[in-house]
Amino acid sequence: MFSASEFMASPSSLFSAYASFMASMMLARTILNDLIPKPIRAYLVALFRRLFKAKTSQLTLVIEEHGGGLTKIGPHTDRLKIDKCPGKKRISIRLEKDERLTDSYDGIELKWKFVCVEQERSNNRDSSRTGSDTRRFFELSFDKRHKEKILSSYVPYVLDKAKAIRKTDRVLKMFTLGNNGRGGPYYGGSNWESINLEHPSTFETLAMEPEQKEAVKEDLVRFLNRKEFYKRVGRAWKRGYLLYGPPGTGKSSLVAAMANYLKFDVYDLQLSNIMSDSDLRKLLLDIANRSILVIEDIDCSIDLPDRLPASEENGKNITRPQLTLSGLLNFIDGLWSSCGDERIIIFTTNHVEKLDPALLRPGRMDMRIHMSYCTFHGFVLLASNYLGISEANLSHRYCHVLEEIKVVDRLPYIDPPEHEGSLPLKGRKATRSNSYGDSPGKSDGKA
Ligand SMILES: Nc1ncnc2c1ncn2[C@@H]1O[C@H](COP(=O)(O)OP(=O)(O)OP(=O)(O)O)[C@@H](O)[C@H]1O
Repeated sequence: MFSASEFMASPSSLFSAYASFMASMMLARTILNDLIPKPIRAYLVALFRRLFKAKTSQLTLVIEEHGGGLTKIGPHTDRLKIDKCPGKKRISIRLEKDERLTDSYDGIELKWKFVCVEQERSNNRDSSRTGSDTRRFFELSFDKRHKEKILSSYVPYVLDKAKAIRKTDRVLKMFTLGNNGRGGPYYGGSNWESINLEHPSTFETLAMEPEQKEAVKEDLVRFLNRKEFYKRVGRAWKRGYLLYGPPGTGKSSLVAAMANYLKFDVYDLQLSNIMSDSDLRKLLLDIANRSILVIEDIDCSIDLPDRLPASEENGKNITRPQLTLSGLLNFIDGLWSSCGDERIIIFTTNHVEKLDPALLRPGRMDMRIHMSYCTFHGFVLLASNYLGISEANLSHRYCHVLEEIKVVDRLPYIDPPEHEGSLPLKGRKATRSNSYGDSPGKSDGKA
């Protein structure tokens, strides 16, 4: 018979057994790592996991993260991430890594988990970019029995909600041509540069006839809601506006108000910097959907056909490509106009009479908006915005002034001395220019 002490190994023999076991494991691991390529190893690991995973009644959806904040915070959520990007109106609240949240939809319990996984960056084209990327996604788990309902109604509901949040949080951008086009001619390539568009103009602050304002807003909303209509009638989903009127009457302010109203980015294009139709095409193809393209002072840049005359080079008469009116029109309503959706094109001009009739043809400019000098309604709104005077008060205190305004088309330059800031009377620029040429007495203000 063996005694118990014979079975009891000494600590030194236990330690040497452990050391040799670890050494052989490490050797085996090194051999495996050397012999089996990484993708096959990953596949084998995934296969083992799948084989030995406990059968579950839960289904898990993986939803990639594309921004958007939380609309709900569950009672069991312990850690939340809060940040506020510059320019954004609200703070955004997000789940922290591996945090969970429970939601309920029509009596179905849904569990959300926010997962962050470090992934090795594999960029064959740019070997200098090594390191790792973090993949962020949500896992949504629920009972498999409710798969149809969750996929057909809960998920679309959540995605719509996320879209709406992104829309309200969106910081608008204003794009202009980069160095290539700024301060000099633009020679190909696309280099739109953007800055945050923080223009405060809105339809509420804009002095315009109320009916005119409503008509523009309604037109914009109708345009946005008519995707199917445009498709049905075979037209590109775009709309053209022509804003015309004297300088300083609010054309740019209206563009900003439209952008703020629709939450569309603005692309500001100076045609005088574009040298050829093909350059224009490249730039316009690079414009995102749901955006406003503004071509300001179109009357100044519309002498298009002879922009760049034929030139002599090495004794040969070379005709260079040009920016032509027909090229421009082609982008407005020709074949190229169909590249992109939900686009708004706005031309502004101080001299509508100088524009080529081809540009004004019905269908090209869907709506023409005349921005003219201040009317009674405009004045009331500006007085209220700038001076905080209500309409009732205004009528009472400035009755006599309003009487004059009702009948005077152009106003002289007025600066209210006792109030902070100046009151931007429409037509100020125009009347100011009178002081350079015409004498005030000669101003064409008429009763
Ligand atoms: N209708 C208006 N409502 C509110 N503010 C206005 C209006 N018109 C002019 N302003 C004020 O006057 C300033 C000049 O207006 P804006 O630049 O929009 O005019 P514009 O018609 O685009 O001028 P230009 O033709 O010279 O480009 C703006 O800062 C704005 O505050």
